[in-house]
Amino acid sequence: MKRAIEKTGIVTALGAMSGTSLDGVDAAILRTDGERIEGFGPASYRGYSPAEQAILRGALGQWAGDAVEAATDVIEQAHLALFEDFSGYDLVGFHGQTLAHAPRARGTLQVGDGAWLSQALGCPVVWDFRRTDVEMGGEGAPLAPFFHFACACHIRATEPLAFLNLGGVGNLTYVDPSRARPEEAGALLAFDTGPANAPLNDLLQSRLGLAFDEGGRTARRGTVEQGALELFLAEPYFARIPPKSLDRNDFSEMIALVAELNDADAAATLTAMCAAGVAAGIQHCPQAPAQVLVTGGGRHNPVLMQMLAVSLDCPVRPVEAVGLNGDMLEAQAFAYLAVRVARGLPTSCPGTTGVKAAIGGGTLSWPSETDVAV
Ligand SMILES: Nc1ncnc2c1ncn2[C@@H]1O[C@H](COP(=O)(O)OP(=O)(O)OP(=O)(O)O)[C@@H](O)[C@H]1O
Ligand SMILES: CC(=O)N[C@H]1[C@@H]2OC[C@@H](O2)[C@@H](O)[C@@H]1O[C@H](C)C(=O)O
Repeated sequence: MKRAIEKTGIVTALGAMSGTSLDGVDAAILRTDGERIEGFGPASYRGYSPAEQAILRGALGQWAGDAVEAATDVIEQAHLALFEDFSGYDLVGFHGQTLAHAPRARGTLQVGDGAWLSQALGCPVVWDFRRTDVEMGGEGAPLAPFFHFACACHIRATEPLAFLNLGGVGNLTYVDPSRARPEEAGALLAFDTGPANAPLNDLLQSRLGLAFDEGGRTARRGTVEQGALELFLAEPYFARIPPKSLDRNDFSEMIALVAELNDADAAATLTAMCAAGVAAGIQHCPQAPAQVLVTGGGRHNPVLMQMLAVSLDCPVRPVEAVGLNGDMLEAQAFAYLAVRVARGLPTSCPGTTGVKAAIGGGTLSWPSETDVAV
């Protein structure tokens, strides 16, 4: 088994991601040699119970201590339970849960012990994907861009395009598919665009007891408060040259900008902030993308999609338009990255995280053996 994973040929990898929305864990099978996508396999999701979610929320922004330990336990058990839905995989890519992310100061923390998971599953696990990149001077995020490059090749894209992920935080990858490899200069430019659903979710939760603005129903009834939007766009983050990344709560004070507004206007304004962050970010791309392919939960929000369509100068479509699965792209990305780590291929480069040179980050843990830091 070890030989097959570390050498050549196709690996059946199971990837899992617990994102900044804190709604649950996605897991998906991908068959790949770490470069080409050979095929997609089954996928599954396990939502967090309100009690689990409260534990995760309680640990956000913390680096150590009881709250972090409790969150770690929730993450490990949730993944183990979800992985019971799968069989026949050779390798696991385990992102875990980001609790804190401050790449220029204290580092980045994804909880969930991959060495423990490897023992529990009896299968090799790649985990702790972001730490080395941060240690080498990178942002440690976003990491999906190398997979986005493979997706662009898979769909036979010929012109530069962008993948836009709208989870709790938004992130965008500009891909030039004419380049031979993702780490080649000019192949990728990636960055977090700004807050996406996280502030909207937090607002709806605190005011209406709703987990999110389903179908954009609340925002649809509201009017965007232009003054608040302008204050938001005046944040220095938007002018900063990418690569750049955010912690989930970096823009949490934005909620204060809509505090005086009624529910519908506040929701409309937070939705518009997400779209405006993307429009500001896309100006940093080396050339205008021919299309923006949207992945993540935000693509289910028609109000947000309409705002994006109005503010961007190219077609904006969910990734399903090109045959990809927008609910599982991140899980598939960590399956893909796991195979790259096992094979010694890079997972980030100057264009994606700002790291000085292309590197592979992650730890490969084998059951009953010593960990191998890669
Ligand atoms: N039908 C819907 N209508 C409106 N919004 C939706 C809908 N479905 C999902 N969302 C939004 O998408 C969010 C989930 O997105 P996703 O699963 O991509 O997040 P994530 O993986 O946790 O985040 P990240 O990419 O930041 O790690 C929900 O919390 C909600 O805000
Ligand atoms: C530090 C961290 O976990 N960042 C996440 C978060 O969620 C979206 C955005 O912020 C992105 O930078 C990243 O996740 C995706 C999967 C990535 O690394 O590509």
